[in-house]
Amino acid sequence: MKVIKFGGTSLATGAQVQRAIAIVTADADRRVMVVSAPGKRQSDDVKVTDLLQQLADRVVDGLSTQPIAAQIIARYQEIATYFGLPAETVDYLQKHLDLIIQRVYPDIHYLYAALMAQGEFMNAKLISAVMQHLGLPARFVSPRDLGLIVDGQPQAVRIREESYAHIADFQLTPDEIIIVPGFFAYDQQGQITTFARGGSDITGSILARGFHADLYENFTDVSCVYAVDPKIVAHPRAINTLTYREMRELAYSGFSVFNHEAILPVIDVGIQVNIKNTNDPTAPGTLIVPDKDINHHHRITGIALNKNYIGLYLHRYLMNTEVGFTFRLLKILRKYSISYEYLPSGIDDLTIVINKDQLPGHLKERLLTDLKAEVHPDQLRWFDDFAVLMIVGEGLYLHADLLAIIMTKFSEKNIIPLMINQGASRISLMIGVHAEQAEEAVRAIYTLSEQHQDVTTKD
Ligand SMILES: Nc1ncnc2c1ncn2[C@@H]1O[C@H](COP(=O)(O)OP(=O)(O)O)[C@@H](O)[C@H]1O
Ligand SMILES: N[C@@H](CC(=O)OP(=O)(O)O)C(=O)O
Repeated sequence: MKVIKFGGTSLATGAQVQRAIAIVTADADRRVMVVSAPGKRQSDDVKVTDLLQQLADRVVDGLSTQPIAAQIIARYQEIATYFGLPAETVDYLQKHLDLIIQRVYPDIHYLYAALMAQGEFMNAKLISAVMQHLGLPARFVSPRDLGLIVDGQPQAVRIREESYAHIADFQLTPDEIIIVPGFFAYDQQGQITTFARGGSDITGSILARGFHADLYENFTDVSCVYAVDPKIVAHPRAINTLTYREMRELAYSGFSVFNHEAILPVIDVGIQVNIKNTNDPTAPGTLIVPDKDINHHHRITGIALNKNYIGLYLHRYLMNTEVGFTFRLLKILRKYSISYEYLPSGIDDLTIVINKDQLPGHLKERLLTDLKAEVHPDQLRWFDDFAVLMIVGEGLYLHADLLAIIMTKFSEKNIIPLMINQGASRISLMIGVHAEQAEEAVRAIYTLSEQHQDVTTKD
């Protein structure tokens, strides 16, 4: 059997939902359908999950929730109308959302999680109703019914190992298709909580493992994973085969097409993931696999870019000789629950690279004050325009000339490397650059990667 997940863009309108249903029913092995909340219908549209976040803001601020709640329900009504569903389906969703808004939560994080989860909950309810209306053997199944239990803070939860056995015990009746909302689960106290944004990919992966699926199909709005983000390079090379490790590095560093945490459940059991396009379902897509023969693929598999970083540069003479210096510094980050991404250091200098999502504005000043008091730096400065390029390929470590070729190109284009890290991972090379030069840098490396393919057959 196959687990099949549809992303928000694939379920944004009635016509898209119809395509998704046609894909599911075209293959009898597609028995578990994981759905996201309706996504953007066009580029300036707002995803339902983002509307729900705005709704939660209003609940927290004690403001009227009616206008945004109506906007959210209208998204479901549009799909229901497309299929000519009776009014009670959307009436039920409306009442359900009102109840969720009025409920009391243990804290603000759970409130946000419970509200943001409703995009998926209501879509799974609606799509099950649509499929039943079309005479298909579909059943809504909640993560609770499957025994999917998680630990940790909302937006950063981790699956509990016993969940896989619970899912395996779930009885799928012959021929039925179950519709499962992605993105949320329940913790041990029974509270609704969510994975990180883009987390429906994670639900799909967990279910693929729990159900011992032969394949996890992930349907989105592009026909494959490309060697670079198609917003940076028009019509880039398609990647036919990626390893788990390559996908994880690329997804973490900017390939938003698949959530980087979604690889983890399938790694241990070796289930392959097929990224495919809802609008072009016969295209083979990209296959994510445990391993590949590096002699038959491009030297550089992909180049990811993340511009969402900030660097904190710290200078102090004799820093390297002082035992426990970095420890004291990291203790301050821990105090504010900030995790850092990279920590390049020299004898008297060090830069802490932090994802901006980790650093709300009000913490910046407090961090500086604490650092000055604790480690007495000679200089302390923020770099607000820090971008990181991640160049990934299974065989990268075999090439002695890679860095030289890239740096020659950078010098021709006057692109200044701010940080280089090679060797920490055998399959990636990381280069920090100024944010305003980042896209030019990606294009330069992509052009090089196409010139220096080193392949016997293309991937
Ligand atoms: N290297 C890449 N290859 C393909 N798509 C990419 C890549 N990097 C970023 N993307 C973006 O990922 C998008 C698909 O992910 P997402 O919007 O989360 O889809 P979904 O709604 O299906 O979950 C694509 O439309 C594309 O803009
Ligand atoms: N709807 C959630 C979860 C998700 O996975 O969505 P999408 O499949 O549209 O990326 C979010 O926006 O984060």
